[in-house]
Amino acid sequence: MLAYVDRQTLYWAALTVSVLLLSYWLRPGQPVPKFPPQWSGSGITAGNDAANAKQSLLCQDPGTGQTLGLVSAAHPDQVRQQIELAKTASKEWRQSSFHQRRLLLKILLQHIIDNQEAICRVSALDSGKPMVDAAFGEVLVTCEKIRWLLSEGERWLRPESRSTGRMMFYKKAWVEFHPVGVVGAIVPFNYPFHNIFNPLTAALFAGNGIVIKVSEHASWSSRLYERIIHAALQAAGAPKELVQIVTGYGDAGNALVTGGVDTVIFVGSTAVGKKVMAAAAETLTPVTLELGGKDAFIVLDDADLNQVTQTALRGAFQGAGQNCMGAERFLLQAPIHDAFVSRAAAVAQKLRQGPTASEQAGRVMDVGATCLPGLAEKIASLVDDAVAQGAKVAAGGGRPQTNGSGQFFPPTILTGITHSMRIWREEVFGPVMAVAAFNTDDEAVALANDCPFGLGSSVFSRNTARARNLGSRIEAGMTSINDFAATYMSQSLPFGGVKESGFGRFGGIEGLRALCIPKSVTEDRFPWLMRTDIPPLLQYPVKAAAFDFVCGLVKMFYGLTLRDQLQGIVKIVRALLEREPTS
Ligand SMILES: NC(=O)c1ccc[n+]([C@@H]2O[C@H](COP(=O)([O-])OP(=O)(O)OC[C@H]3O[C@@H](n4cnc5c(N)ncnc54)[C@H](O)[C@@H]3O)[C@@H](O)[C@H]2O)c1
Repeated sequence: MLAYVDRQTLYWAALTVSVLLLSYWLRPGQPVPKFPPQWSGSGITAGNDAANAKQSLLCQDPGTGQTLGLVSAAHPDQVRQQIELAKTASKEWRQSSFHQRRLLLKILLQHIIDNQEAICRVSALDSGKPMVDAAFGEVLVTCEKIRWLLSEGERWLRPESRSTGRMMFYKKAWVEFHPVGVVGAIVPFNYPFHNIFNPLTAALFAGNGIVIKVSEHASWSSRLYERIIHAALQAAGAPKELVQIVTGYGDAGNALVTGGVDTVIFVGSTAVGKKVMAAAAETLTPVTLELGGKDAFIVLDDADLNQVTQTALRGAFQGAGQNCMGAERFLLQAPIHDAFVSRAAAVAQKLRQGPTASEQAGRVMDVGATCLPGLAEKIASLVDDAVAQGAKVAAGGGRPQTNGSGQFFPPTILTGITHSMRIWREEVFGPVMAVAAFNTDDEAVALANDCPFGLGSSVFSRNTARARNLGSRIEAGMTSINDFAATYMSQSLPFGGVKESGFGRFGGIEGLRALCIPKSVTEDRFPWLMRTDIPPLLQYPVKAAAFDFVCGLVKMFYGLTLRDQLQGIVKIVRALLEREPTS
């Protein structure tokens, strides 16, 4: 009977909680202003604005080689003008309330949700990725970032109370987070939508303006995204000039670094990151560098292979492997190595790869094109080098393939990867799963850390404590236990790397605050009772006993024993009683 009652109680408790949760989720939200889709005609078009430009960029679909349009390539002078426009607008925006900033983000979020398909289609055309990869890597993560900013952003930007020093016990102390002014973001080609909206949403929420230099290899879509942003700014009553998108080459990126922005976020290769840092040194502009990666994906012998295999395949092949946080080194414990490889290879051989330009193909394709010209050949040379040194091809391999004029490298699995191969050290940024075997946990850690990069990492084991212990020894900015890149879906977490993967953090509380000037403030806690006055002994001209008085203060406040502290008090009293020698 008791058991029956308990079950009943549990049932009703669960039902009540479910109804409460459901009503919370379904509560009517405040309607936000909407604006119409920012493209015209039956086909979705994005950029074609180079008619009057001195220099232009030819935009092509990497899956077919088809021309998408021409966009202007900004001259450095133009970039400097754009920075000035953003600067002027940011002076107004820094005064905005959190309410207005939230409204802007809600308008953007609503538009993104309503127009997911168009956003993904344009990204698929510009970067050659399948629609599902765009939905994951472009839209889903952006929505999560906006949701986090809406729910927690204000909390982390409000003044934060801090402890006062021992001697300052009668004071209050806090940190205020003021906008830096204008953020300069330089971003790569791999996720044309998210790479714009990621720095943009945080920068605007922190009260800044932003100038974003997009990649010359994914510029076409930026024109559509720019129209969306400007329409949202207008709908939220914010100045349109607050956000400036720059299309152009490296010289435009350099002009952004040196042109007077207040901080730079650079997302791209390690080689260009070094140039950005050198250029920023000239003007002492702070930089955050989010650079390359070569993440270790460690699978221990007690891991659940049913779970791991599909996760590993997505880690290697999502976005045709063109992910900063891309699993590039798969370390398998010897007893499960062969079973994992045969399962992964069986799936990899069935993957469909091709152009994603047509609506139908975009939805069914598993792996798309490589976006960067020449990237497929570079991947082939890394694979060739590995095979020449003894690696075995378990799936894919072969030559870069062209479909029309598209650029593809087949999803590939290599086993027997060793330290001497180029593929062990160099970032592939392509659809290659490079597998190595290990015996002990210590060996796995040594292999994972034998790498110039340190961005993300994953450890899989049914024994969570074992996985956590191993994960904590990996030299990387992020570790997902029993998952891949899950840290990125928790937007409260900082994003960034160590070693050649860069420094500084973008994203999360740390990244949001990095877009601010943390200003320290103190004031008297009880101004009606106690204010700082310079004691008479220390007033200019100082008295002979001043030094003993300060020594006494040091002993009294910081002495580690009661004896020391009492001695400090005695010293203070003596100093106060000491008579000034008459001259
Ligand atoms: N850590 C991360 O968050 C992250 C995210 C995505 C990609 N990446 C990395 O990006 C790389 C691939 O992207 P890519 O090939 O577009 O990178 P890239 O370094 O070639 O280019 C990135 C951006 O820098 C600009 N640029 C080029 N020369 C410049 C200069 N001298 N001064 C200023 N800007 C300049 C480019 O025009 C582009 O917009 C990979 O290494 C990948 O790991 C890192």
